Amino acid sequence: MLEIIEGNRVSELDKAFAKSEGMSSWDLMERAAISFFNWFKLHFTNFPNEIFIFCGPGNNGGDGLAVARLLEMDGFKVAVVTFEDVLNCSQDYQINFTKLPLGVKVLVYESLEFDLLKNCICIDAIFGVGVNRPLSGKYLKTINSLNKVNAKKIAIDLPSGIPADTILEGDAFQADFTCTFQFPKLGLLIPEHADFTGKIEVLDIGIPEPFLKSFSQKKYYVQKKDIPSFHRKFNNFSHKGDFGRILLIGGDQGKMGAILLCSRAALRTGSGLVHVFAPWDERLVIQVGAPEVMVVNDFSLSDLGIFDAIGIGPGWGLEVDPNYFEMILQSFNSPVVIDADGLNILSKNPNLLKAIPPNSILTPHIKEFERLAGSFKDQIERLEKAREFSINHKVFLVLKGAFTCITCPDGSQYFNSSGNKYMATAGSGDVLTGMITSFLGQGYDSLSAAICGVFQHGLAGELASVKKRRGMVASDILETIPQTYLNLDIE
Ligand SMILES: NC(=O)C1=CN([C@@H]2O[C@H](COP(=O)(O)OP(=O)(O)OC[C@H]3O[C@@H](n4cnc5c(N)ncnc54)[C@H](OP(=O)(O)O)[C@@H]3O)[C@@H](O)[C@H]2O)[C@@H](O)CC1
Ligand SMILES: Nc1ncnc2c1ncn2[C@@H]1O[C@H](COP(=O)(O)OP(=O)(O)O)[C@@H](O)[C@H]1O
Ligand SMILES: [K+]
Repeated sequence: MLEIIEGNRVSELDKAFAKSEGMSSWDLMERAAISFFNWFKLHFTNFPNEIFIFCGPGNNGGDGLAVARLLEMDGFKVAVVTFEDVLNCSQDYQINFTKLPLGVKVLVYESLEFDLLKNCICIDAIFGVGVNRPLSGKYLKTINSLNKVNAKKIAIDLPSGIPADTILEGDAFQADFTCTFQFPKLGLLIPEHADFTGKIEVLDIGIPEPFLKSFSQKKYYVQKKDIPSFHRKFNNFSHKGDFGRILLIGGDQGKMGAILLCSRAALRTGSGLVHVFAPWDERLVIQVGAPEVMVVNDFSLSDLGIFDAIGIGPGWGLEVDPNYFEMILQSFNSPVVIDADGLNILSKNPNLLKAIPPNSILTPHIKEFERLAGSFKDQIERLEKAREFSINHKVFLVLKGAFTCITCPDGSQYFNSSGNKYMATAGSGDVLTGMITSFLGQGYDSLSAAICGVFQHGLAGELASVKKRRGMVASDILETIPQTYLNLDIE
């Protein structure tokens, strides 16, 4: 799994890695440039118009110059735009400047006519992780003009201006793609920067995972290739008991859809037996909508032990007696999943937090998390609060949204890479609750259940939205869960 390392440690990491491999910092920059070049060729083969590369004074600009050389030598039409006298630039910038082929046009920012950029490609290599203050002067002016131009825009490592680990002040480059080296910088994963990053591509430059571990900040980026290792294997003799018996608690008059979606998602995720405890008068909604589900009229708290996992909250309403909720939590000795109204009841009755079984999974979206833990000025502060919350209450927190963040009781954080905007649709969170509860019931530990649930939920959303886009609804997501097993090659 990829480590996410703080921006201000990247140059330390680069130096240590280059030294361990007996290579120079220029060699590493060349690797970065080659990985970008390969990505570019794949996406823009035979691009006929000019490619403008904007090169700042540091190593991000050095990357830009190396990319200019590689592209020109491959037959692309390339111009670089510079901002500083070469002698004021980083050492590797200077080396790459001397290596520029004659065919690369060198322009100075002052003399550039932005009209020329129309229908071209603009590559932003002005600043990367080294940006240390808001953009101003010539840089701000250039970026403001670039943001208005009708061209394809690609940022190298980070859109210039976006800080690696904090929130943007002022303006930044608005990219269609950001090609980031080795691991995504935290600044690429936060909602405040959504208008700048475009599609994020993580380009491998060959720093091995064990090496990155020595710089670990216990923040990770979960990708498709990581998922199979979190899955349990079942054998040919497995029976429905092995796939787990789960109980889902929720639903209320007018909100039965939430618990129905949740239970259907659990079945599609593979649960052997799904029981729903919902208002008895409303049972037909479940029995017609999901004939595989058993609706429970009542249960004795002492019998909860027959269930492998419990999910609580979708559509539950706020009228539930908090003491009853507390008794459920106290009577179950394994982790539970708490979502939606379950979380809202916790927010109103914080004394219940101590009754939650350790390693339970809470799945708030941003608003629900604010109700639980207070309001925050930005996502960086929210992520820090999530860490404190998980550590203090010994729970896993799934903070939902783009790049959903799973925070663990040991303070580590896992950022999810799957999913898309079309998943912002009613009931999508209920589907996730059903999936995570199902995995817990199938015998997964809490981290594996959360990671597999969140990733496959996002993947199901991606697959289902191919033909539906904005028309995708939560039922489409859950009906696509089985395809995620095929896509990931999991039996
Ligand atoms: N493993 C990897 O990740 C690899 C990383 N590599 C690449 O190196 C990049 C990092 O390079 P970097 O450290 O030289 O920093 P970079 O972003 O070029 O900026 C520093 C310069 O900008 C200046 N400056 C800053 N803010 C400013 C402002 N607002 N306005 C004006 N000036 C400002 C600052 O000057 P100063 O603060 O001294 O005035 C300094 O001159 C990284 O993102 C990646 O692209 C690859 O080559 C190899 C593998
Ligand atoms: N832009 C997005 N990118 C990726 N995933 C998203 C995006 N918007 C929403 N989602 C996912 O969709 C789900 C929405 O859950 P939630 O807000 O609880 O919806 P609801 O309450 O309608 O069920 C979450 O899992 C969230 O991560
Ligand atoms: K950049």
